[in-house]
Amino acid sequence: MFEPVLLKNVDMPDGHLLSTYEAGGGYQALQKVLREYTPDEVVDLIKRSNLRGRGGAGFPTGMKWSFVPKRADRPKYLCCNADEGEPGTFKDRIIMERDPHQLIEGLAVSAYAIGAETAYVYIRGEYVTAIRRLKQAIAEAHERGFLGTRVLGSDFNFAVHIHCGAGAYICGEETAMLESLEGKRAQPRLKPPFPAVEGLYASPTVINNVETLACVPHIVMRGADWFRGIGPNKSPGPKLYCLSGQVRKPGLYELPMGIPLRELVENHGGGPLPGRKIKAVIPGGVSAPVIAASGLDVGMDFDSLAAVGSMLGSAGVIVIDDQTCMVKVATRIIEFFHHESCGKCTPCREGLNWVVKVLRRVESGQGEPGDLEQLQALCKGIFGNTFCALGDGAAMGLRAALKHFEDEFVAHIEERRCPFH
Ligand SMILES: NC(=O)c1ccc[n+]([C@@H]2O[C@H](COP(=O)([O-])OP(=O)(O)OC[C@H]3O[C@@H](n4cnc5c(N)ncnc54)[C@H](O)[C@@H]3O)[C@@H](O)[C@H]2O)c1
Ligand SMILES: Cc1cc2nc3c(=O)[nH]c(=O)nc-3n(C[C@H](O)[C@H](O)[C@H](O)COP(=O)(O)O)c2cc1C
Ligand code: SF4
Repeated sequence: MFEPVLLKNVDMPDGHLLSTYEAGGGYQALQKVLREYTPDEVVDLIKRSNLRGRGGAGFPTGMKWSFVPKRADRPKYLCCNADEGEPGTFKDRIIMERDPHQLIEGLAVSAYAIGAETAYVYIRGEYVTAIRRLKQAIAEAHERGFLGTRVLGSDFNFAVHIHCGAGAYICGEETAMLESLEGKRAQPRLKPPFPAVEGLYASPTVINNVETLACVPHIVMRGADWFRGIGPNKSPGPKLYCLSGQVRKPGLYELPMGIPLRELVENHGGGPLPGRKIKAVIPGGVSAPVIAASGLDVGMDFDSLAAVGSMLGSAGVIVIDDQTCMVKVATRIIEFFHHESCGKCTPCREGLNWVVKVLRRVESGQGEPGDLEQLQALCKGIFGNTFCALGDGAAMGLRAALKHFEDEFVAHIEERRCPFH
């Protein structure tokens, strides 16, 4: 039986209070690093743990931190990506609502490691309860000396500011987020330079996801070997999986990284609804290519999912059953990306506009011979040609739907109607 670490406090009625967090050993990691570790030693510890970013791309966290220049001529910043815009994803919200001090301690330890005195939490505006609880937790932590000048009597000064987003998916893309924090329209910046070298106000800035930062205090307290020992060595640790869709027990599950997708959906999630069969699963939020039911014996980690042409992404696991039309699913997803496209680059802005038109035609039974070839050609024009990963995610997802469920697209065109109606 796997013992939850990240979710250990979330079912407690007062899990969000400092008293609960401290009673469970909270803020000991911060005390430990301030007492026993140099900043470089914390970076080294995180490197040795093989922690990889939980925002979706799985970039090694310790390596990202080590790219922050040592020069002292500019301030360094830490940004927490709490935008959580990916449909099917709700893990960061639960941490912030139910155990906000876990994130604040993660922020403090991470800021100490990279030499930052200021952190911004960029949180989506719809997360009203999470925003309220985080603000309350910051005030409590300040009062107890975990935040502020000379944290716990050390030379480390640290402040956390909350910045609420206004509902645009692109604000979760890290460089668009920096633009938004600077008060500009959120459109992605060219990378490189990566934010770790040149980020907020052109200063070195580490951007990490909420869950990534929440892992940090546990690694400090339990060690890099403990973390590396959970799941695959190259992609280890406890992992939050957001299970939704047509499954008996949807919810947030903390399990080892690398758990087979079938075990997650059938054992933990209770399998399909009565009388139904699972047809497909999207394993990592709608940016991740869909997997057909025959492919469920894959490990839920960055490398295993990449090897089968999908991705772990935000670990938003969406279950789709045999009564659902895949053309409808693909159309709704592409409509979302089209709506959220920031418009900066032509292949995404114009390409997705055309894809939506063709998909809506096919879905409504007005499709024409040649439409599937046109969709493939549009995906080719988008994939690899866009400024940020939004366009790639849309094209990859549609390609996977066309590959695994071509028969459903063909049936819509040939029968001139949706066979599911
Ligand atoms: N969690 C959500 O709600 C959500 C929403 C949409 C998309 N996503 C995920 O976002 C992912 C794509 O994110 P991305 O475009 O930021 O990916 P990316 O690969 O460009 O970057 C990932 C991280 O690694 C850093 N990085 C990469 N190479 C680096 C280098 N050479 N030096 C320094 N830092 C480096 C980046 O700065 C970034 O912080 C997708 O996989 C998708 O799953 C998540
Ligand atoms: C369109 C788009 C939206 C994104 N939205 C989020 C988001 O809401 N939350 C998040 O953590 N990462 C999001 N990302 C990924 C971030 O750009 C970045 O990789 C991440 O915050 C880095 O943190 P990590 O290394 O801890 O994963 C998004 C990426 C893209 C391309
Ligand atoms: S790919 Fe889309 S969202 Fe990303 S920069 Fe281009 S237009 Fe904007």
